[in-house]
Amino acid sequence: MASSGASAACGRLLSAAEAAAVDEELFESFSVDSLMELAGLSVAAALADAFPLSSHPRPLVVCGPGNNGGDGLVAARHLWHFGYRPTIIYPKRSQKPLFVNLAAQVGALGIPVLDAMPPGADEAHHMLLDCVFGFSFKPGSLRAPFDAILPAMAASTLPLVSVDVPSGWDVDSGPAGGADDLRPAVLISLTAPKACAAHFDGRHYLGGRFVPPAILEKYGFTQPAFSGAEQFVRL
Ligand SMILES: NC(=O)C1=CN([C@@H]2O[C@H](COP(=O)(O)OP(=O)(O)OC[C@H]3O[C@@H](n4cnc5c(N)ncnc54)[C@H](O)[C@@H]3O)[C@@H](O)[C@H]2O)[C@H](O)CC1
Ligand SMILES: [K+]
Repeated sequence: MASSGASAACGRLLSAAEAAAVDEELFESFSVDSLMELAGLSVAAALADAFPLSSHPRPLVVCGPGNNGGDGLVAARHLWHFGYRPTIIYPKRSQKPLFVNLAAQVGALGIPVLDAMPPGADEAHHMLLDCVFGFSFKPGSLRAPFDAILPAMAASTLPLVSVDVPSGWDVDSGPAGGADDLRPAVLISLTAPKACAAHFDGRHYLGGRFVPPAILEKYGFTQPAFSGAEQFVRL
């Protein structure tokens, strides 16, 4: 099903404000650590479905300064345990204990953590995992170093997998329409697809299998049935 079907599969798409409200409500009874762990696990599992280990063992995971970046650190750790050999770019490291711990965990696995896109990145890797910005991205001028990193990602020939929101897209209205817009081949929406997913027509997954029915009901969206113990579902 193309992403035009995402709203049908999930009831509707969420605005940036609604996504933040759902998140806030989840955090009343879940810790950010536990939701990020499940979100990151679902990202790793969906990426492994889209790009099998046998053909795509080396992901380049680009992490931003917020929780979308945290999802990337968690996903990279799970991918390593699945057998992938990721490299992480994490230029703006949060000093919050959760993020310091996540960085230590990937470091302990020997996963390289870099500050910038390495030269020859396209030849040395099999796909880009975009965990730069999620639903809290504020459109307008990009602040350094992401003003250089996002155009480099847009120029990359590697297949692009975006987590929750293609970075740099307006969460509500989609891509700006310029040459630097990211054009992901795969989108892994978390909890519910955001409104900008209406502009995406690639391979779409939903992860984030942790939303209590009362929250689905309150915000008027659904999650399609997950199969067995799967952490993601194709939209
Ligand atoms: N509900 C769930 O399923 C879960 C979602 N998770 C992930 O969390 C992100 C949202 O995280 P948040 O920390 O609120 O924000 P972001 O990561 O989107 O980014 C905020 C970060 O970006 C900076 N920023 C904003 N605009 C700009 C700009 N124009 N230029 C430069 N920098 C900018 C801002 O200052 C912040 O530092 C959600 O999408 C999911 O991926 C959680 O993991 C929990 C479960
Ligand atoms: K993203």
